[in-house]
Amino acid sequence: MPSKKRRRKEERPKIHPKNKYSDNPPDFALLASLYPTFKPFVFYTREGRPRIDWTDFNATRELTRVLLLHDHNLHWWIPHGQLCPTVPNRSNYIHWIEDLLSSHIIPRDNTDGGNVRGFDIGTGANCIYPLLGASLLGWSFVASDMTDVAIEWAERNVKNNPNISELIEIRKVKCSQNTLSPEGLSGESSYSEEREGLPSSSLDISASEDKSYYGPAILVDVVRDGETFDFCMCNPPFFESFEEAGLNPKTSCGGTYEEMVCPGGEKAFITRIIEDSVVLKQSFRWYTSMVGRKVNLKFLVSKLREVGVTVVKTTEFVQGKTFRWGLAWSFVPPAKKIVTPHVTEKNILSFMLEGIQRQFGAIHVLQSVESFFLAGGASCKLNASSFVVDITASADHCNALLNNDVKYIDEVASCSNVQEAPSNLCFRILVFQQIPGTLLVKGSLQHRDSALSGFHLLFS
Ligand SMILES: C[S@@+](CC[C@H](N)C(=O)[O-])C[C@H]1O[C@@H](n2cnc3c(N)ncnc32)[C@H](O)[C@@H]1O
Repeated sequence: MPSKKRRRKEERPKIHPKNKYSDNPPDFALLASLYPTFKPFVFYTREGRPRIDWTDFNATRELTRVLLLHDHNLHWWIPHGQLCPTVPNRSNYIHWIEDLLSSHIIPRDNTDGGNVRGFDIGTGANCIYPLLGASLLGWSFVASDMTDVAIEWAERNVKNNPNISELIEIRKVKCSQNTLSPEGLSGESSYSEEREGLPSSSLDISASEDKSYYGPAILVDVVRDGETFDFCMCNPPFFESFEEAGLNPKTSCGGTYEEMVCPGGEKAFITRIIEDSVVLKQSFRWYTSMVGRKVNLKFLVSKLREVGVTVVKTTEFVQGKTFRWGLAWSFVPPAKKIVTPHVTEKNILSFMLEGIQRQFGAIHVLQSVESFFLAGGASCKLNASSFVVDITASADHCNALLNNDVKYIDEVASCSNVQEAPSNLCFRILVFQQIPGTLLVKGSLQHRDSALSGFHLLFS
């Protein structure tokens, strides 16, 4: 029998079900036969399996190029050393956003006829997210970056795909005199080969002492007055130093200093996005970012609670042996909606409540349940320590509640030891807080001879 740990690992979703590669991983042999430029990078194991050398930048870049061409009809290139994206992994993030936008957690905005507009923070030379989002789903994008090389190549990659070029605007983030580039200069720095071999700069040292972000603007001062977006996304510079960035010698996906490193690392970068979101509030329906470390995810989720967002969502992306997390939040008031109701002829029923504002926890819902039933004349016993309320309701009480004909009946409210008539309906409601904003409400009939249909009607 597999161990618990192994089972948990096996259960982890590796790839989003909508991802083009979820059932059909890239076929290197087929691609090599179709694309002569890819062929030299493919070799075969003793068992005859086609492989590429993941430590060879040219091989990974050519794989990305042919996958984008073959599967997405996209023409794409990046100069040597720039961060080379893996297409299946990047597609997962796009599909997660697609899920967020189509979920009912926050109300949909139909003002733009269903057109979806996103903002890609730090699009890189590869411009991968706008290219995928536009070609797969017809989304439009503003894609920002701060380096000249990223802007130049992102623009080229957009221009070389005229069928979607109208959908993507590349926007350069201005670097003021007092925002620091990794060189401590004005931020106009572009990648220099020399820097790659350097030990961490003095800025890295100061960054590890002071974890706050002090780079160029991210959203505030980049988003224009009156602009609105359905979402923003970001694959942030994850690391605080170049050494930290180069920890995985088994792959060569490139990545320049500016792409991989920022003062304070991802924690500081995403904290700034959160701070910007507090200013921009509902200019975005969803704010999202990738997070590279679970410890940072926890910190960022608690930061989000502090600033009073209405919804927080997280997900896990498994990329080979690497784990990344997706973090999403919103300031849009949630649509309170009951999902996954299980209304069957059972004496235990449950449903989930999603999108509850963070200040309302299980106890508040429990108190509302109590008030609701008290108002209908039923008797209630609330146990705050076990998050349970026991309810006894007569047929009249049930009718009053179902017909919305409720009034507060003080004598019943104050009486917790009502003698139960045989026809009374006795049931227990439990409320569990699973993650902030999501509650599981469970109702169970306490006596089998109680009226099952009344219970179903009241509970559902
Ligand atoms: C890890 S790379 C991600 C590139 C691409 N989105 C991807 O997923 O492959 C991070 C990018 O953020 C850019 N960047 C850093 N600070 C930025 C800022 N304040 N505004 C916009 N882009 C920034 C870097 O230049 C770099 O291109």
